[in-house]
Amino acid sequence: MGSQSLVERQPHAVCVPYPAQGHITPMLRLAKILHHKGFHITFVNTDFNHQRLLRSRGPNSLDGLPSFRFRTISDGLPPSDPDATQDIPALCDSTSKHCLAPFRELLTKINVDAAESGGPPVTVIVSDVIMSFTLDAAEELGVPEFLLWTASASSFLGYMHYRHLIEKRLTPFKDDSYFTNGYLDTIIDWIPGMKSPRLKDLPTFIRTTNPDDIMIKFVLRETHRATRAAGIIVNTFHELERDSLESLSTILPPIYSIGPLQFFTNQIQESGLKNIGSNLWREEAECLKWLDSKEPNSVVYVNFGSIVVMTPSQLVEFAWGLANSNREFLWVIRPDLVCGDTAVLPAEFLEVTKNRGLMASWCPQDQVLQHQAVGGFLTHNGWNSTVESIVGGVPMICWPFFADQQTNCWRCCTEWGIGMEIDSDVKRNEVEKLVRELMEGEKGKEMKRNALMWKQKSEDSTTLDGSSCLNLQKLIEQVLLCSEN
Ligand SMILES: O=c1ccn([C@@H]2O[C@H](COP(=O)(O)OP(=O)(O)O[C@H]3O[C@H](CO)[C@@H](O)[C@H](O)[C@H]3O)[C@@H](O)[C@H]2O)c(=O)[nH]1
Repeated sequence: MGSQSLVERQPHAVCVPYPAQGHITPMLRLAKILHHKGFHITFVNTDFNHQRLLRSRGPNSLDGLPSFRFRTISDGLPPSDPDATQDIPALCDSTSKHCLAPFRELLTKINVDAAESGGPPVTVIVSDVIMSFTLDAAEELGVPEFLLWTASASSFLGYMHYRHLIEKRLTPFKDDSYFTNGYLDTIIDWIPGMKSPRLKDLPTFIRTTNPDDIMIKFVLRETHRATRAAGIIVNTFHELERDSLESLSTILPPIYSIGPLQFFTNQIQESGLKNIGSNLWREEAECLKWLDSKEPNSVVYVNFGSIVVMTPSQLVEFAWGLANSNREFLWVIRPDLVCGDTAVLPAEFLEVTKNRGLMASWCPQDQVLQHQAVGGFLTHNGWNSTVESIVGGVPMICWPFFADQQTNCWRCCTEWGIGMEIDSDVKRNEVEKLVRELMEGEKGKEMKRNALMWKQKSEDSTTLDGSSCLNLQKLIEQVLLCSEN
């Protein structure tokens, strides 16, 4: 990927991620790619996350480069635990109600500063799909807006059909019995681009009895507004989600599948850019050294991303399942992973596993999943984790928690052949059985072969004539074309 200035007047992209880890990371990757292609970048975090990034990465870590700057806006929420994930429904509600005004002010300030200093004014906004208030500001300013969808194309399709699920009275549920009476097994065979998922395989916010549910309303609003964008960028690749992407392209503005984004970002060698990171917790790089001492494909890696919370008893079931599997494991336990308490693991578990288990609170996951010692991944199927696992060629045990994770799990298990689902009511015997199957069983071997096949396809998509590389080229041309009008 050659760095070059593409137009005489430098294009200036203002990038606005949704303020959660799984959204900031892919937006930062996209921003780096755009910068490498010649764009001036302003990256907009919330004040809350800006402070967290400074704490986890050091006080100078967000100084950026002259042409890659960080700015902040308020998320509109009252103060909360400065080191824990914010409440997602509250954040969705607040960003959609309170972020437009400060964002407008910020854009004005950026353009005034640019006029005074001779820098480039804003030419395009690149925002998360679920920060759709930015569309109003882009339209007022007269610049195009592109939206980044950070989850799978399949889950986007599921969300786009919430409207039809409501019209068909499949949601909201009539009463609480619908959560357990088999209703969630209802087959949905009318969504083009999805091979007959069950209701339980669709993004989970439909699981409510409340017709005024914040998340349902939020999804309806954001998916409807997405149709106003100049284009939609998705962190997936055509070969992986062809059917869903084709279906989405009939109901949305032009779609650009340019994933896995990290392939492009990893090729960028400029040290100034490489040093800009997005982790909200401090990475424990020692994990990689520990993995260096292990045999290829010998370690089970366990990580549930940045939002999942579990009960103390679920934590204990996972712990004993891992211990009883007799396998070596790297287990990342976020400080806020266990609800209502700090994680307490039984002393006996720690004793039994002290020579074969490493625990950390956050790790450089992208690198962990590419490490040859990692043979399997116990995951919640957040989309970044799923894609990073595909890029690493690592098969998965899937414990989806909420949102799009159930849809990603369904695809991993039923279509791509790289996952086995574990019951949400997790029990130690099942963890043990599935870990053994993953690491030494016939099914595990077949999944590993499939994972390597998808790894290869993901790499192919980013080579010069690969689908994602071509789409990226098209996107850059279209962004620049729009920006010049
Ligand atoms: O110890 C860790 C744990 C995580 N990560 C990174 O953090 C990101 C986590 O993202 P993801 O796997 O997608 O999980 P969540 O944080 O749960 O992401 C949210 O955002 C995703 C993208 O929209 C959705 O798919 C998820 O359902 C939603 O929960 C990934 O890039 C990981 O590499 C680390 O670097 N180190």
